[in-house]
Amino acid sequence: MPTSDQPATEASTTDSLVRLVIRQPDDWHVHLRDGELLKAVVNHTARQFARAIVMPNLDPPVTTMAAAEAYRGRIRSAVAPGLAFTPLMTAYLSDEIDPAEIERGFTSGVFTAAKLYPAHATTNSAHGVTDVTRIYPVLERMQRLGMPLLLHGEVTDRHVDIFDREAAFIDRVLTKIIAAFPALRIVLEHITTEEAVRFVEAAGPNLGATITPHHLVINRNAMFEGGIRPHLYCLPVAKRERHRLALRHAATSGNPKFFLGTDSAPHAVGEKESACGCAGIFNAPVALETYAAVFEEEGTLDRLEGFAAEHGPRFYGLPLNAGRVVIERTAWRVPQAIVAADTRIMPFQAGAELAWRYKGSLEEAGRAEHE
Ligand SMILES: NC(=O)N[C@@H](CC(=O)O)C(=O)O
Ligand SMILES: [Zn+2]
Ligand SMILES: [Zn+2]
Repeated sequence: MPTSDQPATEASTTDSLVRLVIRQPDDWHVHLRDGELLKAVVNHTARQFARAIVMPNLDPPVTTMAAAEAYRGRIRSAVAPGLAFTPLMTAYLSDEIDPAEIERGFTSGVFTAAKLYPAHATTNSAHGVTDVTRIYPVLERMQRLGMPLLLHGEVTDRHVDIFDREAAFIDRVLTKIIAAFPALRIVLEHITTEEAVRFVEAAGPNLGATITPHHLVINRNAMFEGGIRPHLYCLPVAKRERHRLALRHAATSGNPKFFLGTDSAPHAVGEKESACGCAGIFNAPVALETYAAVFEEEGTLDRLEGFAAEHGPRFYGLPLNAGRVVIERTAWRVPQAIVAADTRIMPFQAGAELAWRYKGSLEEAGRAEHE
């Protein structure tokens, strides 16, 4: 029986392993939405993760400290009683953003980081940044404060092929930001390419990257298997197999620059199954289960804890979580849809049978066993 003062991971890759106990993870990139959708999705994240970096791409976007505080309040009230969950708020950078507001938000503990969406790159990014040099005064201030910059790393140039937009962003924008602000802490979010992996590996310690569960599992063929699969469409779009393999290698390598960020991005089924379907994959209900399967397949279950619970907080300079959670080898079937109020949302891997199941905190899992 593991206790919390034993080494946290009692994982091995033998067939006999039935139960994985790891430090409670955090999600360093999630969309919790607002209103009814927030209520429908937030507990899928809050039951697995102690903290989460909450994306600010609401409509209208979260650009002020007051808006972030109000949103944080709505998130907290939607979290089920008994779940200890800390939303870490982010500021949405726009051409007009006031550096003083970002600084106030960060020093008062409301903003943990700020997010750069190139204008029109993805969902609710219309108010994003049109040219990164326009926000140099903010980046200057963030560098001085030690406030992390989070990037949706895709160029929006329509002449660049959609599958090349991340690599082009690295060449054209990221290198420029790093050269201008060498001490700025930067997270390249939801990386999807071998180029991103190589770039992050080669860069200094101020650059990290998050990796989603879905980009570890699907390549671009999955979007077209037997017909168009709108629920597997997200941005950055999944790439060729060699990129997926590079991501799996990076995530499971033990390199502290890579850490967990689900990019769980729910949209109502009707918004996905449409002539112009929204980008985003809702993976919160199967997040840890999916990562655990990947780490097992790669023979690296002993590194899951680092990726899921240690590299992220260390990059952000935050304490590690004290609690432990249990993931068990128990086959279960993912529901076809999550239904809440009037909204249906389809989870990643809907209808599939998964090998691992998240069982809750060590205490909860122990209680359930004795009932
Ligand atoms: N990942 C996505 O495909 N969509 C995200 C936006 C984002 O993270 O780019 C969303 O908010 O729906
Ligand atoms: Zn994004
Ligand atoms: Zn996202």
